[in-house]
Amino acid sequence: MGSMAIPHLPSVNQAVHQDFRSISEMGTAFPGGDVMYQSLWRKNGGDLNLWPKEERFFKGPRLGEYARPLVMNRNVLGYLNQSPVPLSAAEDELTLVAHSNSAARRARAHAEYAKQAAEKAEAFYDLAKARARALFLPDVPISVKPTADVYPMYSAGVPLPALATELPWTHEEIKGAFLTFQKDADQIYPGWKEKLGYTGESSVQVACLAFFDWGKGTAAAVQAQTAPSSGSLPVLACGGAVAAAAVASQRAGRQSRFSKAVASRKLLKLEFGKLQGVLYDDPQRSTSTPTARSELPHLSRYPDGQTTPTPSKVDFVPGELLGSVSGKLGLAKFLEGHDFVVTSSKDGPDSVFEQHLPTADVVISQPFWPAYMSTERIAKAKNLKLCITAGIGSDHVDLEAAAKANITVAEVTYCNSISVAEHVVMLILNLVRNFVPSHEIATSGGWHIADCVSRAYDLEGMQVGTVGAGRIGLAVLRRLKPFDTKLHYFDQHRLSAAVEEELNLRYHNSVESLVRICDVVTINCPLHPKTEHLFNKELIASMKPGSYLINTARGKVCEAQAVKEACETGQLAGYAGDVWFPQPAPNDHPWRSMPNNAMTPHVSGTSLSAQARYAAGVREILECFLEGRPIREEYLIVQGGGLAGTGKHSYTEGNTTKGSDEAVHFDKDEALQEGPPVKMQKVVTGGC
Ligand SMILES: NC(=O)C1=CN([C@@H]2O[C@H](COP(=O)(O)OP(=O)(O)OC[C@H]3O[C@@H](n4cnc5c(N)ncnc54)[C@H](O)[C@@H]3O)[C@@H](O)[C@H]2O)C=CC1
Repeated sequence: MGSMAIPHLPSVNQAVHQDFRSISEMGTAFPGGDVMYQSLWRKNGGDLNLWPKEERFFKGPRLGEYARPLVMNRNVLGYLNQSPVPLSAAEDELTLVAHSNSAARRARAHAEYAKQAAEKAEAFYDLAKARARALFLPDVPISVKPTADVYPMYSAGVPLPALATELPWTHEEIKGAFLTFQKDADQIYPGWKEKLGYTGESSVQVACLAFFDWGKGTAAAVQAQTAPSSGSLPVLACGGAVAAAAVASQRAGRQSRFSKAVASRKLLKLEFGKLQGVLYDDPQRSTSTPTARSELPHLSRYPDGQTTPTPSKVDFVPGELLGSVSGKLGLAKFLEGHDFVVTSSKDGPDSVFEQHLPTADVVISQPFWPAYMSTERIAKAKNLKLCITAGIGSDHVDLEAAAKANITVAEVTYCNSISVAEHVVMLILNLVRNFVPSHEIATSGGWHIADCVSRAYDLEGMQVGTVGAGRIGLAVLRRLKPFDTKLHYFDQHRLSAAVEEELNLRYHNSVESLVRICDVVTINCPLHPKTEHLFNKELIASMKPGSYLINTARGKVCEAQAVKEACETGQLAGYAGDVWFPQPAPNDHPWRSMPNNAMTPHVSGTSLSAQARYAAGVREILECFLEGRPIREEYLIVQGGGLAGTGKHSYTEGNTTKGSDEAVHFDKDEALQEGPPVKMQKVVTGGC
C-alpha cells in the first residue's frame, strides 16, 4: 500500500456518485461528506497529495450520502443539497454503517503505519546493539543486549559521577534491570559480588547502590575502549556494560512489543506496569534432592469440558516449583520490561508488600500464602486495577471494596479443584482409618497395634456429605462412590437429576439437615459472608456425635475454638484439613495441637501438578489484561463494580478479610527453631 503512486485525481467510479468528477461537475466548492472531509477539502482542495495518507484508502461514499432518502422517483440516492426532507431514523442506521466503513479503512491505514514503526524500532534496536557491542566489549556475552538509551549518554560524555547517580534513581527500568541481570553477571563474571563488596541483599535499594559502582565500571569500559592496552578490562567495566545492556534490552523489547500490538490492532491497556507478586517462601530444606518425578501427565480439559489454561506460551517446565518466591510463577521472562516485584513479606505495615502496594497496578497472590487485601489496603492501592488469585478462592480480597474501587478480581477456576478433591478423599481415609497416629508409632520405632487400631474404622457404608457441590464437592462425591458410601450434599444450587441419580445422591435443603445424618462431613464451599463461621458451636453440637469434619475450603468457615472443644469432648472424632485463619496461622493456633487432628499447612491446591496449571492460568489472565482482551468469564470473581462470573455463582457480596492482620503474629523463626511440627503421639494421648 505504501508504495502506491499517488494520482493527482483518483479514477472515477461511476457506481459511487460523489467521486471527484461528480464533485467537479457539480461545481461545488465544498462537496458533501463528513466533517473531516469538508474541512480537508476547504484546506487542500482536490490535491490528494496534500491530504493525509489514509484518506487515499477511502473510496466509498462520504457520510451523509447513504443517509439521503430516495428522491426524484429514479430509485437513486439524491445529493445532500437536493434533499427535500430532514434526516430520518432509518438514515441514522445508514449513517452508522457509513461511519464504521470509514473507520475500518482508517484503522487499516493506521495499522499499516504502526507495523512500519515496529519494523523501524527493531532495526534501531539491532543498530544500537551493534554499536554497543563495538563500544563495550569485542564479544558481548550472549544475554547482554546493548543499549539504545544509555549509550548516547556515555558517548555524549555525560560526567560519569552524574550518570552514576542519575540513572538508578530516575530510570525505573534500571531498577528492574538489577533484579534480573544478577544471574547473568554470576555466570559471566564469577566473583563480581566480592570484588564490588556487594552485600548480596536483594532489595532494589541495595541493587541501586551497587549501580554507583556499575556506573564507575562503565567509565572504565569507555576508557578501555579508548586505551585498550591499558591492562585487563576490570570486572567493574563489564558490570557497567551488563547493566546498561539489560536496560536497553528491556526498553527496546517493550517498544517493539508495543508497536506490534498496535499493528495488530490490539488495545494495549498497560504498556508498563507494576506487578506485585506475593508468594510463599522458598524451601527451607536443601534443594539438592531431585524432584520425585520427571514429567506430569498432560491434561487439556477439566471434567466438565472447560479447557485448561491457554496462554500463548509458558516459560517453565511443568513440574517445577513455581509457587515460591524464586519460581515467580514462571512469569519472570514474560514480565521483563515491567516492574515485577515478588516477595513473601506480606503482613504488617513494614512488609515489602505494603510498601509497594500504593504504586501497584496488579497484585498476584495465592490462597496458600495470601496477601490479604483488606479494606484499608484497597484504600491505599490507588493504582490497582487487577487482583489475581493464583489458585481458587479470592476471599483474601475484600470483594466489596474491590467492587467499589472498580478493581477486577480473577482466579484460575478449576486449576486445583481436582487436586483438592483427591486430598479430601485422602483426609477422610486418614481420619477414619487413624493413619497418622499409626504412622507416628511406626516411625518412632514402636509396634503398638492396639494403639493404632483402637480408633480405626472402615469407610464402607458410612454416610458422607458435602457442604458445597461445585467443582471440588462434586469431584469428591464421584471419587467416594466406589467406596460404597451413602452420599449426601447441600448446595445453594441443586445438581441435575441425572447426576443425583448417577451417584445416588441425597439432597438436603439445609446444612443442619445434612450434618445431623452424616458420619463424615466435608466442606467445599467458598468463604463469603454466608459461610463465615458457619460451623460454629451450635452447628457442631447438632452434628452426629463422633463424626469427622474435613475442611479444605477455608479456615474461617469454622470457628477455631468450637472445633477444638469438639475434638476434645469427642463430639468430633477428628478434624482434618489444610486451611486456617489467618494464614500463616499463629504459632499457638489451637488446631496445631488439638487432639485427633490431621492438619497440614495450606497445601492441597499447590501440588506441583496444580502449580503448572495455575501458573499458566495467571499468565493467561495477564495476557488478556495487557492486551485489552476479556478475561474468561469463569475466571471472574469481581468485575465492573460487582460480583461476576464464578463470583456471581458461588459467592455472596461482602467482606471476609476482617482479622487477617493477625497474620503478622506468625513468627517464622520460632517455627524454625521448634523443629518438626506437632508429633502425633501428643494426639494419641490427648484424649477422646
Ligand atoms: N485448600 C485448597 O488448596 C483449595 C481450597 N479451595 C476452596 O474450595 C472452594 C470451592 O472451590 P470449587 O469447588 O472449585 O468452587 P466452585 O465455585 O466450583 O464451587 C463452590 C460451590 O459452593 C457452593 N456454595 C456457595 N455458598 C454456599 C453455601 N452457603 N452453602 C452451600 N454451598 C454453597 C456454590 O453454589 C458452588 O456450587 C474455593 O472457593 C476455595 O475456598 C479451592 C481450591 C484449593
